[in-house]
Amino acid sequence: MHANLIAGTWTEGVRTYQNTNPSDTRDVIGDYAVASREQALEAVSAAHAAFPAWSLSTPQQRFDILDAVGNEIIARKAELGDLLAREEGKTLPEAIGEVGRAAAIFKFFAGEALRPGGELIPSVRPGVGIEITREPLGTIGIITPWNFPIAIPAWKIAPALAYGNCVVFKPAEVVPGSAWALADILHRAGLPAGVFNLVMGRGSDVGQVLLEDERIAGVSFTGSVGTGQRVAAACVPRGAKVQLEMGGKNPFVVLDDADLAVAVGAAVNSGFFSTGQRCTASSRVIVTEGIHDRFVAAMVEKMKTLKVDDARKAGTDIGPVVDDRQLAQDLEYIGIGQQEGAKLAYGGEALEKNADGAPGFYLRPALFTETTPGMRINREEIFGPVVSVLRAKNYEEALALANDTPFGLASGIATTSLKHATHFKRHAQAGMVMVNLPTAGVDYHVPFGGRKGSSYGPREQGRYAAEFYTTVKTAYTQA
Ligand SMILES: NC(=O)C1=CN([C@@H]2O[C@H](COP(=O)(O)OP(=O)(O)OC[C@H]3O[C@@H](n4cnc5c(N)ncnc54)[C@H](O)[C@@H]3O)[C@@H](O)[C@H]2O)C=CC1
Ligand SMILES: O=Cc1ccc(S(=O)(=O)O)cc1
Repeated sequence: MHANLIAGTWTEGVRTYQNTNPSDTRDVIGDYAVASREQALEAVSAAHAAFPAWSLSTPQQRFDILDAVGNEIIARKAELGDLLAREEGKTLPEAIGEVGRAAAIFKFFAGEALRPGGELIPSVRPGVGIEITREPLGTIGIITPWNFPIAIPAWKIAPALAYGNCVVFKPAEVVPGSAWALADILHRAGLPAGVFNLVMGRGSDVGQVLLEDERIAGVSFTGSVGTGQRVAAACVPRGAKVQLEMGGKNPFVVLDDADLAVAVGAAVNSGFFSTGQRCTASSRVIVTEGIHDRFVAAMVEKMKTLKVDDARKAGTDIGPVVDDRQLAQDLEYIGIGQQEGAKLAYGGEALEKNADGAPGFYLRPALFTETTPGMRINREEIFGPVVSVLRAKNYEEALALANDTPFGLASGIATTSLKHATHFKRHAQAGMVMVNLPTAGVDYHVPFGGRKGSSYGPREQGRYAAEFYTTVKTAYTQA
C-alpha cells in the first residue's frame, strides 16, 4: 500500500484506490491511500506549523534539497518513465521525456533558490532608503491533473519550495503512482517534517479542503475549466492567491506557402501525440484554400502509419486514452461532430484490444474535415486525439478563425512568409505562439500560460514563477 505523507509520516488513508494500466486493464499497478477531509486538514496544519522555520531556511538548504531531488529523478528516469507510461498511457519515450523535464525543473528551481531577487531604490525623500524584497506566501495548495503526472507537480512544487513556501499536494485520482514516487523522493531528500505533504484523494473532499481552509495562502491548479472556476470562486473571496491553468482549443494555421512536410509533422504531433491529451494540443487546424486538399491528403496518409498500441511497447506512436470516462467523452464528441455535419476523414473508432489482445482504452486518432467555426467540436475542449480542419480563404480569415475561441493558451502557424509569421506572433490572442513548430512542446525555463478562458493569475515556469509564489515587500528606512 502507498500511503499519504502527512507531517513527515507515511499515513494510511480511509480506503484505497486501485491504480490500473489503461494499456491493459487487467494490470494492477498498486493500491494507493485515499485521504479523508480530516487527514487533509491535518496536512494543512502540518504545513502551517512548518512554515515559519522553512521560510527562514537558507538558500543553500533549499538548493541542496531541490538539486538532490532533480538528481534522483534523473538517475531513475527509465524506471519512473515506465511507471508513468503504465499508469497514464503516454508512450514510453514521451513518459521518459516527461520525467527528464521534471528533473530539469527541480534543478532549475534549485538554482533559483540561490538567486533571490531584490532592489534598493532611493526614496524621493532625503535620507530614506527603500528595499524591495520578495517573501514566501505561506502554505500553498497544489492541485494537479492526470495528463502530466510528474511534470505538472514538479513545475508547481519546485518553485513553491524554492521560494520558501510549504506545500499540500493533491494529485489527480487516476495517476497516484508518479505523485507518490515524487513525494517519496522529496521526503528522502531531507525536507523538514510538514514542509511537503501528499494527500491523495477525491477533488470534492480533499481538494475542497485546500480551497476553503483559511491557512492556505494560495492555490495553484491545472485541470478543467469547471473545476478552475470553482477554485477561483472559493479562493478569491477569502483573499487567497490563485493560479489557474485550464483548457485550450488551440489553433494551428497552415498557409498556402507552408512547407507541407513541416505543416503535417507539426499538426500530427500537436494533435495526436500524448493521445491528444495535452492542454497545448492543437485541435483546430485552419488551412488556406491553395494547400487545403494536399494538406488533408497528407495528414490522412500520415495518420494511417500511426501505430496505436500498448504505451510501453517499442514502436507505439499513440498510447491509450487515460481511462474509460475520457474515452467516453472523446467518443461522444466524435458522434457530435458527425451529427453536426463534419466529415470524418479518418479514424475515430474505439479499439477494445491492442495488437496483443490486451483490453485497453484505445482510440484511433480522428480527423474531421469540412467543419465550420460554430460546431461544438471547434468550440469545446475534447482532450483526446480528435482534430478538425477548417478552411480559410486567406491569411486574414485564418487569423480571425484562430482567435475565434473562448480559449487562448497556444497558437501556431506554418508559413515560409516572414511577414505573416511576424504579424501572427503579434496578433495571435494566445499566451504562447509557435511558428513552424507544434503548439505542444514547450521549454521548462520560460513562462507558460495563456489568455482568455485558458489561464488566470500569474504565469508558471521560469523566473516568472516568483510572481505567484512570493509576495512583494517594500521597506523604508530613515538613515
Ligand atoms: N487543460 C488541462 O491541462 C487539462 C484539462 N482537463 C480537462 O478536464 C476534463 C476532466 O478531467 P479531470 O481530471 O476530471 O479534471 P478536473 O478539473 O476535474 O481535475 C483536475 C484536478 O482537480 C481536482 N478537483 C476536482 N474537483 C475539485 C474540487 N471541487 N476542489 C478541488 N479540487 C478538485 C481533481 O481531483 C484533480 O486533481 C478533461 O476531460 C479535460 O477536458 C483535464 C486535465 C488537464
Ligand atoms: O507539465 C506540463 C506540460 C508539459 C509539457 C507540455 S508540452 O507538451 O511541451 O506542450 C505542456 C504542459
